[in-house]
Amino acid sequence: MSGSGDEEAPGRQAIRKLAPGRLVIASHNPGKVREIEALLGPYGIQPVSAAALDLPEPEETGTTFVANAELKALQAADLSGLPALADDSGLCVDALNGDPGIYSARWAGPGKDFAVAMRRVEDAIAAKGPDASRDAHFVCALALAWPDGHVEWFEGRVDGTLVWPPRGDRGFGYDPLFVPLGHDISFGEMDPEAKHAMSHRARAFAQLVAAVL
Ligand SMILES: O=c1nc[nH]c2c1ncn2[C@H]1C[C@H](O)[C@@H](COP(=O)(O)OP(=O)(O)OP(=O)(O)O)O1
Ligand SMILES: [Mg+2]
Repeated sequence: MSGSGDEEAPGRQAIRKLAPGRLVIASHNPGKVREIEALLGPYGIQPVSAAALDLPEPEETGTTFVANAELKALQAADLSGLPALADDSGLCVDALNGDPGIYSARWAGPGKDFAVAMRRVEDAIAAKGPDASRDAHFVCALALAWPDGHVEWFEGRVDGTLVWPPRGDRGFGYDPLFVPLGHDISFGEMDPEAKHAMSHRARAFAQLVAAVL
């Protein structure tokens, strides 16, 4: 899925002219920043992170992944005067009617403790009874904002099932719980390259590349 306010993408030419370091990654999550840098690597763009620029972490007041990605990207583009790429993502669990969804980071609490967040997910599924579905998917919305306020967005999704206990310590967030369809190891156990070949983030990124790079 992708969309934009306009038919044309005025950013299309501009991004090709980006000098190294001229794209802000509007995220304060080091796991995400690492993955986005790896995805951008082949395109010769050396991004600068929001943390490196000391940009504030905006309150995520949107009710959709796209809305939150847009507000993060727009704020970073506005404050930095540079194009900015934001990611809003999360884990949607069928048995929990899509929760934690856009609240995935918030379920980890102020300490951003994903051992706690994963336990919350498991407890919530268990509370639905032994026959509760363990199907889940990750969603990633990427928003690319320009200092003039133009925004383009792209979405990707990957389906899978949740395991317990958590498996593996690669990746970040809920990765140790999530086994993608057709595989038997979790994102937490996978090589980063393998995750990039199939993840929600990689799928959204592929659409961004097709539209913009
Ligand atoms: O590939 C992933 N593997 C595991 N967990 C993931 C993934 N992708 C998103 N997630 C979970 C954890 C993350 O904390 C939350 C996103 O919340 P989200 O608000 O988009 O990001 P965030 O607050 O961590 O950083 P920021 O908003 O500064 O980009 O969903
Ligand atoms: Mg966030």
